Amino acid sequence: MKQEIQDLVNQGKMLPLMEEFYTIQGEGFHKGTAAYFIRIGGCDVGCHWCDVKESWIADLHPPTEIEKIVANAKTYSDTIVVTGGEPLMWDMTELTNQLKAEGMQVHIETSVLMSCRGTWDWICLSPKKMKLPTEGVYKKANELKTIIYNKDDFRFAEEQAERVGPDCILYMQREWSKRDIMIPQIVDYVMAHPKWKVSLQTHKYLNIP
Ligand SMILES: C[S@@+](CC[C@H](N)C(=O)[O-])C[C@H]1O[C@@H](n2cnc3c(N)ncnc32)[C@H](O)[C@@H]1O
Ligand SMILES: Nc1nc2[nH]cc(C(=O)O)c2c(=O)[nH]1
Ligand code: SF4
Ligand SMILES: [Mg+2]
Repeated sequence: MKQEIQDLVNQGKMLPLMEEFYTIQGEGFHKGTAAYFIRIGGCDVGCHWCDVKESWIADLHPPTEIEKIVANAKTYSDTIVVTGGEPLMWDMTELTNQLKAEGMQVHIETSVLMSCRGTWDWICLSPKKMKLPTEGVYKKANELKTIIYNKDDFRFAEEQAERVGPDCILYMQREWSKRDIMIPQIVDYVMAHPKWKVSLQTHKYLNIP
């Protein structure tokens, strides 16, 4: 990549755009709501069951001007979900400022939350054991979406739930490939611990992106 383009990406004036699509939010609190998804490339967390491994290498996705992303998004929806990859690998200030200036509701799907560069109306935090969010950021999450792949993930979910704020909504989402084994366990767990809710990736059952 040319140095001047790399500089613009580092400043968040361009972002490696993997794909954009208008669909129904399938997960968590806003499931069932039409939203325009902006998927930014690049992730170094390395979940072995990741849905979108094609997103991991940022260089495979074209650096794209923020103005172009925003102009396109606003023709589809006033609810935007920024996802990835791990969107907070990048400075999201410019993207979220421009989306907010257009009056849009801006949501994020993130595993790290980091210093949270950007302005968000809704933050979905999905922490991963391999790369935990830093302690200070948990309180910013509006929802905590834990992924349940095996029994130890119930313990991890409870540990993560102790770090978020009192109003944060708690979800358990079965890892897709383990759905037949883990859904019955999650159902039993949530009935025994009703502070949790179930999240199911409904888009996969609806056969939509
Ligand atoms: C692809 S990730 C992108 C955003 C960010 N990297 C993250 O992990 O939160 C979007 C959401 O999908 C979840 N996810 C990814 N692969 C999954 C799978 N195989 N089964 C269930 N949920 C999955 C993640 O935990 C996250 O909540
Ligand atoms: N419909 C739909 N809902 C989603 N919620 C979170 C997604 C993601 O990949 O971040 C996702 C996705 O890929 N599609
Ligand atoms: S953090 Fe998110 S994008 Fe990165 S590997 Fe894990 S699920 Fe995939
Ligand atoms: Mg997805």
